[in-house]
Amino acid sequence: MQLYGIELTSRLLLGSARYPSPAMLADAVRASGTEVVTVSLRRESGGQRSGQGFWSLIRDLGVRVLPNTAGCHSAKEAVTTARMARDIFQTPWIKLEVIGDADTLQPDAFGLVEAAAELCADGFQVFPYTTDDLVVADRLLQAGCRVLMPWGAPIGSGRGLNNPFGLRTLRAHFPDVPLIIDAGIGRPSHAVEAMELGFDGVLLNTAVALAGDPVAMAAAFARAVEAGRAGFEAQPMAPRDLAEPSTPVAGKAWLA
Ligand SMILES: CC(=O)[C@@H](O)[C@H](O)COP(=O)(O)O
Repeated sequence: MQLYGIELTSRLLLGSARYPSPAMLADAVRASGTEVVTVSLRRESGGQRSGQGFWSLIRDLGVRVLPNTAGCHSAKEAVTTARMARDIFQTPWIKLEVIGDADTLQPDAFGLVEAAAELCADGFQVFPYTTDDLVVADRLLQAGCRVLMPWGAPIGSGRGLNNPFGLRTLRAHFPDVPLIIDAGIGRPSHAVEAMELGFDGVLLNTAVALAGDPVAMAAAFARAVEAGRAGFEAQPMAPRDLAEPSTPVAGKAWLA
């Protein structure tokens, strides 16, 4: 898939938070085959020593960094954080999060569109973390976003796809826009479902970081994303309400 002109082989994007150890994070990233890892600026700048060590670890993995504005609750805060991220990580990419509700971490659609418009005008390549709302998606595209990241479910919930109908509708409305499911994925089967719906990729963090065996889970997600995509491309049959025999029933068996 192509994101802002960058060709990626893997359709799995991985978060870098909540792993039991930095070594486990590194092993999970390798096992996932991902080429894009999202990094929170707050974490990176949280403490000089941990920040430096963390940054070298990510750099040594040879992946593309997608800085994010996690923890921002207003457009202003997100824009400021994005500009700091661009200076630190030297990339125009930004995963834009503007949180509107503390319980669900639901994006603030108004603040998101406002921040996206300002950042796109400033030359950023914005990956907005949004809901499955069609109108908000359209506004984000008008603001200059060329990739959308609708949620599957609230961040860290592991619930999977809360609203498959809304996501299917979004996919149908924007067939040519790269759409990445971001957040709420809990199991490999959720990733398969997202990919079978025709989404271009999946971004997840908690499901791998909090798994009993994060490295094995990262590998499982890699296979799930590939299987889901292969299933989508192979054009699944339409479901039916009634049974249809899969073996021919014309004529009767001849019994002596
Ligand atoms: C790391 C990151 O960016 C998360 O905020 C992202 O949205 C993934 O969410 P999950 O942890 O639910 O996979």
